Amino acid sequence: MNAMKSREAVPLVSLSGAGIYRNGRWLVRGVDFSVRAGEIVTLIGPNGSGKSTSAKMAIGVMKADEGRVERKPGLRVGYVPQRLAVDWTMPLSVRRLMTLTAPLSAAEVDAALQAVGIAHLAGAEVQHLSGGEFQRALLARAMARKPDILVLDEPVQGVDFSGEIALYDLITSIRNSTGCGILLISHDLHVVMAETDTVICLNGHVCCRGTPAAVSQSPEYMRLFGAKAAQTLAVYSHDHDHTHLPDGRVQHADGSVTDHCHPDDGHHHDDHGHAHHHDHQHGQWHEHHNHHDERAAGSEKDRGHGHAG
Ligand SMILES: Nc1ncnc2c1ncn2[C@@H]1O[C@H](COP(=O)(O)OP(=O)(O)OP(=O)(O)O)[C@@H](O)[C@H]1O
Repeated sequence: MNAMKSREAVPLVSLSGAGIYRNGRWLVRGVDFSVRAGEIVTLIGPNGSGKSTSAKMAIGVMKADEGRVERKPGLRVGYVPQRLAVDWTMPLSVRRLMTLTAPLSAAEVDAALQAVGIAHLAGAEVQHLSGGEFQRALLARAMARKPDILVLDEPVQGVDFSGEIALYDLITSIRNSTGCGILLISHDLHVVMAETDTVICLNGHVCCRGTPAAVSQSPEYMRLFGAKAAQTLAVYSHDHDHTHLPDGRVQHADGSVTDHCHPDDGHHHDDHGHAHHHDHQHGQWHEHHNHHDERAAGSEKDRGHGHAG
């Protein structure tokens, strides 16, 4: 638990017994969780288990049909949806993307892009960005609102493994530097950021919750995903002696730049006791569950084309 969290007793958002009923069925029910300043809460669960729906309830994009959802008065929300309602056939620069929904000065745009490491791409076409660069642009857009809470719906979609590491590092440093609360939706059942304070495992209701280590050991988690999954829930954590650049390349301590990490680079993955070594150099150490594109029902506000998903 970090110091910020214990100081901040009042949650930024708090759901109790919250549920959403649509088209004759409950999409989620009995959802309880809260997010405090400086806290990272990660929602995991199978496709269609209600992760996005629960996050949207938390920030008021979808209104709960039962239960209570409370938000700190004046709460500022930065939201990166799973998909954007943008016409990708039209040319759109990164700078323009930043100001589509909020008026920002040129200086604010530059500062936000700088903060996520893509200042050099301000004039670039959004369609030409890599998956990682696009996610950074969306993060910059959300951060420019100076939110109390940042809600990130699958922030590593379309991003390769080293880009994923770099993005998790960036999310952690945003939390550390701003003290905002973070509600993260993970597309991957088996990997959560080690910095996550609380994992909420959903399956139409809250199936189990706790620290990443506790959830991986819980009978409910094992029942939902199988004992094998419990063995592979890797808590992503690493200290490293090199930097993952926004373009996915790796800068080493001696200043040299390579396309990938070296096998002996200083990553230390902690998967709390299940001692398997991940060959992340080839991106094979966990499966990705990244099939979100063809669902019949999407959100009420963020329908649109995915980007490079
Ligand atoms: N506005 C809506 N109206 C009706 N049904 C909806 C609506 N939004 C979502 N659903 C349905 O609610 C269920 C939960 O969807 P949700 O997007 O919250 O799941 P998820 O856990 O985020 O899934 P995924 O991992 O596939 O993104 C799904 O069956 C979905 O089809």
